[in-house]
Amino acid sequence: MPKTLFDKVWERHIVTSEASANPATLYIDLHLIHEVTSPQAFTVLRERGLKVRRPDRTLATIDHSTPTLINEDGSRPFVTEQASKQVAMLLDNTAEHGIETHGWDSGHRGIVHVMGPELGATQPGMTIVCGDSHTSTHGAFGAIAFGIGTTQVGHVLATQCILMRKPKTMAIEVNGALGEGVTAKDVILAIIAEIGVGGGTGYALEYRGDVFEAMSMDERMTVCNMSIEAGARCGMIAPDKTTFEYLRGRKFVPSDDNGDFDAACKDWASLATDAGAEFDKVVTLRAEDIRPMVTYGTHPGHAMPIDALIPQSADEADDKALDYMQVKAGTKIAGHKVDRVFIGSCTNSRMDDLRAAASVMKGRKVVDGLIAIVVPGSEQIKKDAEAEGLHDVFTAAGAEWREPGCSMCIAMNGDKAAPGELVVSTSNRNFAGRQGPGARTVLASPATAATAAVTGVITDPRSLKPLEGAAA
Ligand SMILES: CC(C)[C@H](C(=O)O)[C@@H](O)C(=O)O
Ligand code: SF4
Repeated sequence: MPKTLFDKVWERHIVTSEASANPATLYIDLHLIHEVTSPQAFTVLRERGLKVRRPDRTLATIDHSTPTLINEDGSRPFVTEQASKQVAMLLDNTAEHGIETHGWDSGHRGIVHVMGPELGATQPGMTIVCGDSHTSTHGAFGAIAFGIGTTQVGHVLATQCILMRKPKTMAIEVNGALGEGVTAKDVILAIIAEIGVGGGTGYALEYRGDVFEAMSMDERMTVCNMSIEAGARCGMIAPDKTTFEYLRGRKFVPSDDNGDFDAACKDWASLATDAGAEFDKVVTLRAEDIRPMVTYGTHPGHAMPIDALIPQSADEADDKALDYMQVKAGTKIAGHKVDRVFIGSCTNSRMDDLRAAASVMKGRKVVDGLIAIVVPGSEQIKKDAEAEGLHDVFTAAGAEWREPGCSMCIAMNGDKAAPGELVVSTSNRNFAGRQGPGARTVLASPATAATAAVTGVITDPRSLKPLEGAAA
């Protein structure tokens, strides 16, 4: 019987099958951990006298509470005692249990969902978990990857397994070619606007079609990252040549010298959904219909084309969202004054994203009074971006170039907006207060965010006039 990508990977990991009363026991290939959701899990382990079952399949970093500035004396300005303690605890716990950790001295420290792929720890056909909802990002490689809670983090540390019921499958097909100025972020925002924030609940998504096949790995990660914002715990893309070329030579990937890599690629290629395999649901969008997108409300489903009018509210919750955002139905969001721009997060802090933002900022200036910060996803990205001179483009424009981390995506490290301020942000959640109490978030692509920084208002990136003297 023809099978889907999800089914193939799922079946490879069943330890005990699902029975009516019991979920399946699933083996986990990779457990990523960070400082926010692991301390309690380690405490429980300690209390029960348990060991980490597979330290070699566990990989840690520090990202959420880490400052993005460094003091002159080299110390880190933690926002609170608690933030600094959380980080210290992660480092202590992983040292005690022999877990590879990308801390301050690692050239790979960064947002957990940036670090895993970068090291090649994320591979096709794997099951990957992390105490973090955006673990869906790793599905871009053809892995079943999903977020778990702190209690489950403890279970996986102790057993390397998880109890789970099999979700249904949903294909999201986007065929055709994207228009000029339309990016991966716009595609995923358009999908969420279409199916809604609950549209994927109970499903594993598979993104299929011309548009995803043409995307780079950075772009595919942007798409899969936001699967959770449509309610799906995981979203996947079939591994192909683009995936294999990205992985070749990375630290955890089978060696290219002895035939192991080619053998792995052969196996990975076999994971793609078979012709004729059936999904429980199929959603189709046309690439030509997708325009640069922005959010206007307080969840990612409140998204619309940047040149459209804010839709009428469907219910009281929508009314509240528009009130919070200080916008009106039937009016344009384009033209609203912007106070801050945040370019970063596990959605959009990779090289493709930084290049897109830099190409807008190059030769232009961030408008007076607007604060723009650019936060690379990892130390490696910071290094690569600096080697390309992107940091010079940002700083010459008047934007701040920071140390890697989650930063203003969640404002846990103190990077935040003031009450009432409007932030155009490349992150994935525009919940009320997410970027600081009272702060208003508009989600957008790196190109749209950078355009807001240089124009001072929400602006369609396609409308930016070429610089004088620049080649057409
Ligand atoms: C802190 C963490 C548990 C949380 C998540 O699960 O996603 C965070 O990363 C977020 O983006 O809201
Ligand atoms: S960058 Fe944002 S979304 Fe991603 S893990 Fe950090 S806080 Fe969560």
